[in-house]
Amino acid sequence: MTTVEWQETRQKLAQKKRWVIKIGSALLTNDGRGLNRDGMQSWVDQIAALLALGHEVVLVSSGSVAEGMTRLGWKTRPEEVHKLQAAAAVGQMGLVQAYERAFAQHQRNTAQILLTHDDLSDRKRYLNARTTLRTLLDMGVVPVINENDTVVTDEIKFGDNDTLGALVANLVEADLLVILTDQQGLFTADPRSNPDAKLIAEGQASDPCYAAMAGGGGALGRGGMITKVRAATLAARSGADTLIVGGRIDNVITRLRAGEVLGTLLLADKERDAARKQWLAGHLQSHGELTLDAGAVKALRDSGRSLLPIGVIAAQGKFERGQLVICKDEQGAVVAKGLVNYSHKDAARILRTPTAQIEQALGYIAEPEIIHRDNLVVL
Ligand SMILES: Nc1ncnc2c1ncn2[C@@H]1O[C@H](COP(=O)(O)OP(=O)(O)O)[C@@H](O)[C@H]1O
Ligand SMILES: N[C@@H](CCC(=O)OP(=O)(O)O)C(=O)O
Repeated sequence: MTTVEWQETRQKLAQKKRWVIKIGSALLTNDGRGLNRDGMQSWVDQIAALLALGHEVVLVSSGSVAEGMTRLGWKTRPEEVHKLQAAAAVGQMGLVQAYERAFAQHQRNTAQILLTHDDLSDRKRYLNARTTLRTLLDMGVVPVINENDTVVTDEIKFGDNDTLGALVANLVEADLLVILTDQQGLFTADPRSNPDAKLIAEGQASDPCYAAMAGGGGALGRGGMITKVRAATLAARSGADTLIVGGRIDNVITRLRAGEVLGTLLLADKERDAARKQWLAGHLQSHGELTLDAGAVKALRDSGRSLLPIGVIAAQGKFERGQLVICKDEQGAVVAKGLVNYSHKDAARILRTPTAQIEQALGYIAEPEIIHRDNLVVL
């Protein structure tokens, strides 16, 4: 692409709606002297301005271990995993307090979400987390996500929230993953040890050359650049582009929104919808079948609507909430595939049921749709 084309790409990207912004330890913690509260307020002010423009933002923030170390009076990051976990538990309190205070200045509510990688590979938990996040975004609340360090050991040893940022971008089907860090972006080599290293402005996330340039991190955040480059390839699976950029650049988020060429842009190969279709259609095993009436088939095919229980006439197989089911028409032709919101037992009880009567039939309502259109691929 030419320089002008890259500039156009940046400008188009900046208009896209859903951003996941990951803020790393190296940036958040004033090199170990507690939380960088001024920095946090400035990023929050810029995020509030994004929200006012109609964007949706999910924040993935590190910093719990570093803040915990300060609160506990520890000078060096401990090696013992249980001490890291304890520091994270102490520091998470300070981290969310700081965000809550900063967003309150903009009359914005925040929500704390602690996740593990396992939560996101379990279909039911994945769907639960996704529904909660979508509900929060719809309400204009800013989710603040960190790793649930109390229950994991591998991730905290490595100190990597970049992967979590990418998994969250997959989860919410973000358009853009912005990784704010202590360097201006990805350089041809680690600039700490190679002063001649050059900043990479842009490339394709799938290009293997970038992993070869990226090294490990500093003393606080420890994933380094390699986890950021890998995060870009993970984010690309659901069609999200990734920007790795210096969080200390003045008004960095506002300037990215204006389309300014800052940091390193690693583009996804596929558009979001194509990536989602490929993922749903190819990678998941089906656990059952739903038979749809002609009206439901038409609503899915012609209007891209969600599948409501009223249009489902039969359910077969043993499936749980979050598993993949195949939707067929009354003649047995496959119409769609999707992640179902109700188990086979509950689905059987709400066949042909109007949405308003689901609660009466089941005693609860998970979602008004049996399959939400975002989790559905028409074939
Ligand atoms: N090719 C590279 N380009 C830029 N930074 C690199 C590169 N290789 C290694 N790094 C290192 O990665 C560090 C950022 O990673 P890390 O300390 O994990 O930050 P964070 O806490 O923001 O995730 C930088 O300070 C830098 O020294
Ligand atoms: N979850 C922990 C460790 C995560 C971490 O430091 O990640 P990163 O900023 O990617 O290097 C924390 O909040 O301190």
